[in-house]
Amino acid sequence: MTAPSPAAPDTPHRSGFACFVGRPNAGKSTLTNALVGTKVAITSNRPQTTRHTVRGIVHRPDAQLVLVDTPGLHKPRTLLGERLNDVVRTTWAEVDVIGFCLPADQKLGPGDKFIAKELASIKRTPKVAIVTKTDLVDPRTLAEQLIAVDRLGQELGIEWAQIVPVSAVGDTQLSLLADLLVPLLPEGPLLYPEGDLTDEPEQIMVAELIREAALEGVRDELPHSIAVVVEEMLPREGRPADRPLLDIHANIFIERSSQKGIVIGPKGRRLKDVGTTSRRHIEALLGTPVFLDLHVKIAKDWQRDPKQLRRLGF
Ligand SMILES: Nc1nc2c(ncn2[C@@H]2O[C@H](COP(=O)(O)OP(=O)(O)OP(=O)(O)O)[C@@H](O)[C@H]2O)c(=O)[nH]1
Repeated sequence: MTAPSPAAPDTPHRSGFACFVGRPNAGKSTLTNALVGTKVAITSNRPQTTRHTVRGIVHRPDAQLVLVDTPGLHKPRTLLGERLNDVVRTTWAEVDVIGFCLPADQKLGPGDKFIAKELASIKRTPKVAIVTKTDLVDPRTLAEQLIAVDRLGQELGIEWAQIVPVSAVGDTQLSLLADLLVPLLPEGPLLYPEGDLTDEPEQIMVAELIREAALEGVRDELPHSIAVVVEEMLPREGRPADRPLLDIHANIFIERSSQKGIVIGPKGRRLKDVGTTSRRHIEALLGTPVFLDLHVKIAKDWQRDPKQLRRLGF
């Protein structure tokens, strides 16, 4: 967690945007959450779960750092894949600093190089190489990884503003990372009111929590075929002020009728579990009791259909 250090009186206030990039599972969402100190982005051990640009805001006396969490850049196979890559590139060109996340426990591979090459073409934005998950390796492996990252930069002509090892899970070097990112931001006033953690619309965050729960346990059966849309979020009428209830109606979209059974499970048990799990997370996020009404619907081949994609919020 970022320990707020008192700002020296003559230090100018800085504010700006940073985004973490890296291949799927590199630890971008977890790092965002750890820096901000609350669960704003969606983590899971499945790759490519972060579809929306989720911002977390680090408030410090000397700076405001707005973290933009992008989807992973990958070789596009569908229209959705192309759109996701466009989102990533647009974000890179707009932010003040890019944090390139490389997990310490995996040798640099083609996935990292693919992204690094793209990064090299964005000249203007400063880039910090962040070696993540350092709790998973011994010091020697970590040292080798830091050297490999340095070399990768030299090979591709990327000048790292910094190379910094961190562990989001172990809370190691997180405040140092913030200390290194802040000087790369322009001088400027607060961009968001103090106390704001994210400007992601609540409905999208709720939809992501449901999607995360719906993906859990269906490991290989439904990799990227689930989308969730929150149709309605309304306080239940006639409730006493001290016992509010929020009604949430959401649809889980799948691509084929054969996937319905997987999501719903025998006698509806799986869907019920998905409801219970996501309701708990939503209640924690919004701080209010929730009644969650979930339906499973088929939106045929939604990943390939521009009209469906728009309807599903892409
Ligand atoms: N041990 C350890 N595990 C971590 C750390 N950071 C992330 N992880 C784990 O790595 C996995 C992927 O982390 P995410 O934060 O979801 O990765 P991501 O880069 O956002 O992934 P996408 O959304 O797929 O792009 C999760 O299972 C995390 O719990 C860390 O510092 N230490």
